[in-house]
Amino acid sequence: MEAKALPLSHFRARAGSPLLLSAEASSAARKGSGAPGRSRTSRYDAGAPPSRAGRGGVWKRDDPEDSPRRTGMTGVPKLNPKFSTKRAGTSKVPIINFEVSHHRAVAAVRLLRADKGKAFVDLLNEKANDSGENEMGYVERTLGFSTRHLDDRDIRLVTVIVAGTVRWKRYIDYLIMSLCSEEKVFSNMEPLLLQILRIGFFEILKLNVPAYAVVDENVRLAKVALRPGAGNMVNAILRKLLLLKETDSLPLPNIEGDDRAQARALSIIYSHPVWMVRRWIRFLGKEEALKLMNWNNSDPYFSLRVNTTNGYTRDDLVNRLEDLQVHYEKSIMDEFVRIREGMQAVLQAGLLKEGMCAVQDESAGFVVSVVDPQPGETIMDCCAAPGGKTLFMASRLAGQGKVSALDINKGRLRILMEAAKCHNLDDIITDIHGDLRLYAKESTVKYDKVLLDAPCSGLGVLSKRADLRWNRQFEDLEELVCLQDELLDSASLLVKPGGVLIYSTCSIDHEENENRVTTFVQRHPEFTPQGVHGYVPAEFITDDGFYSSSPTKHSLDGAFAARLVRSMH
Ligand SMILES: C[S@@+](CC[C@H](N)C(=O)[O-])C[C@H]1O[C@@H](n2cnc3c(N)ncnc32)[C@H](O)[C@@H]1O
Repeated sequence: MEAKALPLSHFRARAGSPLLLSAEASSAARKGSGAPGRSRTSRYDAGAPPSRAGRGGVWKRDDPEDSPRRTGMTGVPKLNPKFSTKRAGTSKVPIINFEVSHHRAVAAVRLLRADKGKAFVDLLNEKANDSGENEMGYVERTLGFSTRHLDDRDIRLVTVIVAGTVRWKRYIDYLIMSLCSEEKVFSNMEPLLLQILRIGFFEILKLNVPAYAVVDENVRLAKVALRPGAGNMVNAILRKLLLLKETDSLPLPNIEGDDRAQARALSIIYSHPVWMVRRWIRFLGKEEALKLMNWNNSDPYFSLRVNTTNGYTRDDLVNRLEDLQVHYEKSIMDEFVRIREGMQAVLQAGLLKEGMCAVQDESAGFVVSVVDPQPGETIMDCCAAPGGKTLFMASRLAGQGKVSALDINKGRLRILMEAAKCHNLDDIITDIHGDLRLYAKESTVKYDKVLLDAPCSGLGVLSKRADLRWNRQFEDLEELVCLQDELLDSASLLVKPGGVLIYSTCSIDHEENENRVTTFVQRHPEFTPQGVHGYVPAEFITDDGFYSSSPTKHSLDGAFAARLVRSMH
């Protein structure tokens, strides 16, 4: 099918469009553990009392069980010397607590970090990306003890609990607040205690973990990591929750009142920021907005793209997945397979490190289809890092042509070049570190194709980026739109006469997508939008001829791309 140019009338400014614009229980029931409210011995090492995140580190003995003892916690260097952080003489000795639920302890610390905006909660595997030691060091510094070495199952549970708890944070906090005797008990709650409660709530409400295990383990964690009184509080609140759940009388806000009040209620029930709920109801309609929030709250699929440059085929990848007993679905895109579970196994087996495949959503793959790299072409990838699209574009050049990968972030650019090496594409890709706005002014080189995969709100990828919904403010959109305009203007300087500028985002918001293209062609009449017909399947083409993937319509991440052809003169 031939790509067709769209008339300018397709790009009317939307005046008035206001931007302003099951898991298992981690540990089997401990025999004879007694009522969860009565903790077993609180165990910690006398030399390293547990730190109490958020309590200023005051160690209070407010319970006979507080007396330090060594039972249950040992220095066992041979178990996992990697995590030894306490120095005894010249050798490091780990302070490992065998009593608490390991994955819950790590999850609680990761949630604390996520709350401070310090860590992505969707890190797939701390071991696979070699940051496990750092994380365990952080766990020990925060809790005052280390957990035993986490096995793959533990890591999977950490991932599930952290991602789920972050997603459902607003709903869970609403319930916790409702179950506290007074509002100030909730607002003054120490951060670690709040994370432990959130974990317990998530497990009870969303996972099929036996109730006794949830209560027992979270109470113990609070007692050991904080103090016995904290454990008692966790016990009381979790038991209230269980009772309400059993009697089907969980508190829920009423969806009533004006638009704002209804959006506020929905924002609790679906656990999203109010501004997102309002915006989506306004622009997508209520039904679609609710579907989108359900999608964002579900466990995401991950897609793997086979690296054909290294000589692999999708069948090779499929065979490896079958060996690993990872369930997969073949994707509508030839090079891709989709998996819901088993990413851990894929990472552990080294499929990414050996360059067999890359993690990439098809929605991003279709952006590369819109670029349509042809052997012999020169391509500038303006915001390239960490390089998902760079690599795919380079592989499509079949050894002939060049991709320049520019990014302002040096660290991410380094990751891109490491991946390029691994995929045998480093002789095709050249990295350029810099700010596109400065680089484009200076550069005399022009390219056949220029991809601007712009920094954006990421509103299309909220199911994978569980933390993103809480880190984005409405005001960010306004700033992003200005940046997107500036970057588009700069990218346009790098396009040859007759060449193509491709603008893409992983957002589903028209302000970041259609409206940026509309205003761009008004500022740059030398560019004409060209429909993406023939580049992507018809179901992904909007009435205006843009590429758009929708989580609710296509069960993929949300993404957008437009082709803009530069005139010959
Ligand atoms: C959406 S991400 C790109 C993702 C990438 N295309 C991929 O597929 O993996 C946007 C990138 O833009 C980069 N960026 C932001 N401002 C920039 C600027 N002024 N100049 C160059 N790169 C910039 C960020 O560092 C970030 O890596």
